Amino acid sequence: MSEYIISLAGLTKKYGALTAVDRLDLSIRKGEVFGLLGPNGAGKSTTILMMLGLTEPTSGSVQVCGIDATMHPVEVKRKAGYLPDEVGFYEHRSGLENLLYTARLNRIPVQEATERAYLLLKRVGLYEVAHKKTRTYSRGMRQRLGLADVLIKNPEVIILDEPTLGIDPRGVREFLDLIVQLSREEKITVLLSSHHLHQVQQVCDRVGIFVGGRLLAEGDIPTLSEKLFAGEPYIIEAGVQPLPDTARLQTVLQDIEGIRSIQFSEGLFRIGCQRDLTSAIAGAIVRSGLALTHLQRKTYGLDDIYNRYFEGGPVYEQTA
Ligand SMILES: Nc1ncnc2c1ncn2[C@@H]1O[C@H](COP(=O)(O)OP(=O)(O)OP(=O)(O)O)[C@@H](O)[C@H]1O
Repeated sequence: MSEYIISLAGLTKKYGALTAVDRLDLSIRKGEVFGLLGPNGAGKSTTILMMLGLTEPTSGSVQVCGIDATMHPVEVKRKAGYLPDEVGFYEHRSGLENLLYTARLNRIPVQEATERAYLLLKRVGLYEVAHKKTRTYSRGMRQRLGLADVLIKNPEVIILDEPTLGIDPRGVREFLDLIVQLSREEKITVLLSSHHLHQVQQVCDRVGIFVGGRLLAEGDIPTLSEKLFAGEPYIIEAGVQPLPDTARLQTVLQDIEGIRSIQFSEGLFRIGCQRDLTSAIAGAIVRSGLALTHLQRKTYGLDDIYNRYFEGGPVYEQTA
């Protein structure tokens, strides 16, 4: 099998005149935690449904674990676990009973299923409530049980669609940590769809940015940042007193080569540079008789990448 566990080629889905997914090419490596990041309506869920063989592509191909998901959805479902944003359980049954039920559907022998169910309940922190009915579980507990439910059949890939919606911040952190731990320890490939960039940034090895049915960029965060901010990879934040206007600061900094933009917001100047000009900027400001009250070099994060793609324009105003 190729090093890729998920391969999408020219994948397209149209609903009438609407193209929900547009000629998507994407490959995900075994063991990777991949984040599919995009706003509502970007086409993430439609892509996931096609990966699971739950909806047919209009054109293109989708392979999961070397299996054509459109032609062989049942085989794919054996190898790929899917956690939707809202998991349904038998409410009058306990967490353990729900897991055992799923195990039975997947033809796992009772003894093996019971051992694995207890192990997984421990892993997801639900061992103490294993015998409580799931209708008493909180939203965070349900998502963790959902994860155990997906894992009971020993999948090679797990696909999580907005799994942290409605969970409190601490629960989110725990849930994400758990995903990373499981992926590392059990060598499971994880595809996480989300519109929460901070969450994606915390846990994913690589990210694909999805907008309007198209994958606009993919890579790890430094690669994306380099691609996107190649001309202006550094931002120096400076606090200056007494506060000059932007034109005055431009004059102060005019002899420094490599400054691409200057923007003022929330009491600070943000100076976009081709290279690290922190000391040159500090020197010029002080020599001009102004006082420097704050100086910090900022590196781009996923927020900046996300904003730039979603806003469709530069994050910082160009002066040139
Ligand atoms: N069954 C359907 N029939 C018609 N249009 C659909 C159908 N399913 C999705 N769409 C449309 O396709 C586009 C992509 O939707 P999709 O649910 O894949 O996006 P998403 O990125 O997962 O967003 P969300 O997080 O809101 O689910 C949207 O414009 C949506 O309205």
